[in-house]
Amino acid sequence: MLLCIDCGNTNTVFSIWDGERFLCTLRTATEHTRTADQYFTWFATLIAHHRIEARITDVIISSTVPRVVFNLRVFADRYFNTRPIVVGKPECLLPHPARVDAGTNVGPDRLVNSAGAYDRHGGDLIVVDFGTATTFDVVAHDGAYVGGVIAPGVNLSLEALHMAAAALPHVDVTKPQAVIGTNTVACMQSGVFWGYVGLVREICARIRAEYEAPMRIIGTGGLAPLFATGDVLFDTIEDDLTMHGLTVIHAYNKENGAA
Ligand SMILES: Nc1ncnc2c1ncn2[C@@H]1O[C@H](COP(=O)(O)OP(=O)(O)OP(=O)(O)O)[C@@H](O)[C@H]1O
Ligand SMILES: CC(C)(CO)[C@@H](O)C(=O)NCCC(=O)O
Ligand SMILES: [K+]
Repeated sequence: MLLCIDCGNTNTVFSIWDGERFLCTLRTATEHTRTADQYFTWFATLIAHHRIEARITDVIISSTVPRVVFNLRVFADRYFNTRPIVVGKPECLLPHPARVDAGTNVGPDRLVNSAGAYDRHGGDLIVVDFGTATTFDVVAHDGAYVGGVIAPGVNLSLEALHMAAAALPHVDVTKPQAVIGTNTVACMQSGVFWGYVGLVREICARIRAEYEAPMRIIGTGGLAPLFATGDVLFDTIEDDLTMHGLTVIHAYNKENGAA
């Protein structure tokens, strides 16, 4: 079984792939001080709770936070006796290498999303991922990541308002009843929700205008379904796109002898 680890700036997600389906998905806050032993204690407890018989033979990691990779490597080695594949490292092959400016280190999550989306949908795609940042990944006809857009994340924007303005509370994102807010929280929710609807529409429209072929838009990340209700037009929403991309990259490395 393959353990897929997607480490973002806010959350780290573990998912077990048995070759046909994901047996479970576990989420924890990203914390670079967490040790291999701490990961295992947490992992083993939840696996037992869900009554899953996990026989992990392989591990693949995508991490947007370089500092956590060391302890995750130790975790894979110590508890599963395996050397993990780490996306973005030279020894990890990509089915379709990125075409970007020399010296650019594309976020591994974006490479993984691109691989996962291409595997399911073919090329000419925009992948919109609502994580810590809201990212737009352009996947070319041949499956290569060829660029995109990075915007501040939804929760980050709300947090920034709260941090910078003494009278603004911490609020969670939700779809407001109306555009005109009649209290502080409603005003903030409206600004962020409709602001993001506009941001996503505008950026996708401009990418489409700049690109040479018709494109489909795939939404992913925890907040994609919420924005789909604000008439942002995704062709599809897939909450497991990053995890799927990890299985695709793992299989490619196995087939090509790199793992
Ligand atoms: N099913 C859900 N419904 C509503 N909100 C959700 C759901 N799943 C996740 N979220 C919230 O959506 C936000 C985005 O989640 P997501 O996992 O896509 O990114 P993240 O973990 O915040 O960012 P990163 O991957 O960069 O660490 C998070 O704040 C999370 O709490
Ligand atoms: C943009 C984030 C933070 C989104 O998770 C991540 O993909 C990242 O750190 N990227 C590095 C820069 C880039 O992708 O061009
Ligand atoms: K993510």
